[in-house]
Amino acid sequence: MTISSVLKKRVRYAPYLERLVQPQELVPLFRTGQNLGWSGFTGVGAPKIVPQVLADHVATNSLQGQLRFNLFVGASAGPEESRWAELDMISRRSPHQVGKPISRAINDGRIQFFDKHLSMFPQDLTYGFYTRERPAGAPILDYAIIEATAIKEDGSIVPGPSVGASPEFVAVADKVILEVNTATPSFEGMHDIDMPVNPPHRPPYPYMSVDQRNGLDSIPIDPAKVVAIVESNQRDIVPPNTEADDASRAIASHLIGFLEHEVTCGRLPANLHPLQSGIGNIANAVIEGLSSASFKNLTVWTEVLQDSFLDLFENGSLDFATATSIRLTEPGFRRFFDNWDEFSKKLCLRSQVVSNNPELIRRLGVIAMNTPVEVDIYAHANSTNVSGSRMLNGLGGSADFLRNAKLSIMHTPAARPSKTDPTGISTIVPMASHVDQTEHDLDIVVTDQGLADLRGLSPTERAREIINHCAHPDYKPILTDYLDRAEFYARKHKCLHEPHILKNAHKFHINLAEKGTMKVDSWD
Ligand SMILES: CC(=O)SCCNC(=O)CCNC(=O)[C@H](O)C(C)(C)COP(=O)(O)OP(=O)(O)OC[C@H]1O[C@@H](n2cnc3c(N)ncnc32)[C@H](O)[C@@H]1OP(=O)(O)O
Repeated sequence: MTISSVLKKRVRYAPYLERLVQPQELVPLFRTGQNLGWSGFTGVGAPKIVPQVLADHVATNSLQGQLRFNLFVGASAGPEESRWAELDMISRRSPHQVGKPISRAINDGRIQFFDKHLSMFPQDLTYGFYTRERPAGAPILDYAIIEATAIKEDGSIVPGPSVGASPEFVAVADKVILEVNTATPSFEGMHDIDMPVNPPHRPPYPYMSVDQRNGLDSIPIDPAKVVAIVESNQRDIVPPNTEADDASRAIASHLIGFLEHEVTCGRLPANLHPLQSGIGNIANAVIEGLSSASFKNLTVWTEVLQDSFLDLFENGSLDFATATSIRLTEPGFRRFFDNWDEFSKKLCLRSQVVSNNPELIRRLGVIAMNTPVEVDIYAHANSTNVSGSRMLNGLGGSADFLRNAKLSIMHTPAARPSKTDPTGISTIVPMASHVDQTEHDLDIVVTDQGLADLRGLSPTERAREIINHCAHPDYKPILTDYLDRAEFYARKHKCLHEPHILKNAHKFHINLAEKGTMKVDSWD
């Protein structure tokens, strides 16, 4: 087989080149029921060629439902996993996914999905927690399919724009298939990778600042595990970000005002603390807002970097950023590669067990900002399940950060658009229909209406603060009415700490399901 000159240059461990195959040759290796680990995190750095060839094989031979895998990815993969979901090729999936076809398959009951903190998922996999039905000594993963952008002289793997759970997958896979991506530049030098060490001998991660490096610049592997390499000529495809709208700009403005106030009061330094920001248009707008605020020498300790961070790099307000994935749109990646020398000095990609590590998040005093589905009046938040049942993407790293950050912030519009109610669906509800972040975790809730500072407040004080500052004006009287009634009831029953009337607590959700609006007109 002819080997392209660029591939020869990228693969510096010659024996792998002898294992170069056409991806179609790999199809017979795959059998239904196998456990697979894919590289990738938030849609970048995932394998593309081998998954596509397998999907084509299933589609061409009408094997839908007959070749199904337990699929593990650090977070979400690219469009290939949606195609696998459409072709009924996934029987079990964890810990985070994005895409309508895959969430539809989960909610139709075709995929058994389990949702786990991203900091914990890779280690629990290595403990054998997810393969308990296998005989002792059997491999945890049958295959890891890992995208690389270069291979070093010792056969170790240089990942691309994400590290995710690849170190753990490589460590516990029986066999590894490498996709060497020659369409994207090599990311060599950008990673700082910690390999898994399980208790009781796990040493502490030593990081005391966002730019500290103590790991490896590639993923070590026993070359004997590598059964094949294929060349990949496909770049990551990240859909364009939604433009910031008035609501997200208002949220950003409330939040920036709050951070400035904290600096004035001496509870934050002038350059804040390392920032974590989730994904989505609100997160993007907040970061965009920061780029026009007066903060300088900012740092970032997060899991995903989006396009908006490039502005912060460019205008000089961001000194250093670390994450496990850099998820850029096509123009974002172009901008990034065009300024490689400048940006790459200010960036480091780590394993997800490190980027999302609770101990480090707490040690560094991270400021965490994520978007929920809904928040209740006592500050329990739902990040995952619409009306308590319909899975969206999964918890991701939201709770890794929100439980451990110095400042735990949830930002959301006060109401989300709905076809059946002109105001939309209230994101502030009496009782969350599913809880991912608890009242013990959140410090700040901010919507386009305003900001609720919950630090040191009792539940009933929190409820007034959230309703008064965050609820949409159309929902404020209804929420206040609920709280007044709950307090009246609780006073009588001597349970005034966190008053609820259980028969009414989910009335917003029930009303939405039955009448298409959360505007409850009667509590009876
Ligand atoms: C990899 C990482 O972990 S990144 C770090 C942070 N990670 C996380 O926070 C993970 C969990 N969070 C998330 O997945 C997102 O932030 C979300 C989905 C909660 C919110 O993101 P947004 O962009 O604001 O979501 P959006 O407004 O598009 O809502 C998503 C869907 O839920 C529906 N929805 C959201 N809230 C509600 C609600 N309260 N009631 C009914 N439907 C709702 C929306 O209508 C939309 O439906 P659709 O899929 O049919 O279009």
